[in-house]
Amino acid sequence: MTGIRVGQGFDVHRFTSPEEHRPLLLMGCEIPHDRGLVGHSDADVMLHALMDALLGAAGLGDIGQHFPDTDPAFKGADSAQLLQRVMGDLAERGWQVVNADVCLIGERPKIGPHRQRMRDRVAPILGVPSESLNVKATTTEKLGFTGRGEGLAAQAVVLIQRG
Ligand SMILES: Nc1ccn([C@@H]2O[C@H](COP(=O)(O)O)[C@@H](O)[C@H]2O)c(=O)n1
Ligand SMILES: C[C@@]1(CO)OP(=O)(O)OP(=O)(O)OC[C@H]1O
Repeated sequence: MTGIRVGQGFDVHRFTSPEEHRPLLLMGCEIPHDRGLVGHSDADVMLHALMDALLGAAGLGDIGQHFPDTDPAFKGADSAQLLQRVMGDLAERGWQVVNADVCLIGERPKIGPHRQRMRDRVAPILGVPSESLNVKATTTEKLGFTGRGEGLAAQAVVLIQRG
């Protein structure tokens, strides 16, 4: 079957306590920050939203189905490697990414200085030029759990095509 499909993803991870010293990974890049994110995997909230968008577009469920957080195999998992596996699943079915748009939701860290590095890291995994992977961020004007700095959220939208 030929065609184009759209998918969306959303994820949330809580910040570690300041004592925990876990690295903060966003879009496969280590981002200097005083806290990391809590997760069974490396807790890369932006890549998790992106994977869910890809799986959703292809009608393949969600990341919890593919990489259960009860499975010790995924403890500390590198989300960039999980993304490679998701891309393999899509490629097997003939899907290619057209473009993707990923939004970080939180007050800090500011992504401005890291935006291009994030695009350059993830675009090759998606098989697109970095211009086809947009990375953006918004605060929630200090409202809610992201506004209080308790964690980060991310949203992603992707378009895929085949045939
Ligand atoms: N974590 C963040 C949040 C925001 N930005 C940049 O700031 C701009 C303004 O954010 P508002 O929530 O006030 O609209 C936003 O468009 C981003 O460019 C950021 O870099 N990192
Ligand atoms: C990728 C996984 C693997 O345990 O990562 P987690 O860090 O548990 O993150 P979450 O977004 O809660 O669920 C997705 C999981 O499948």
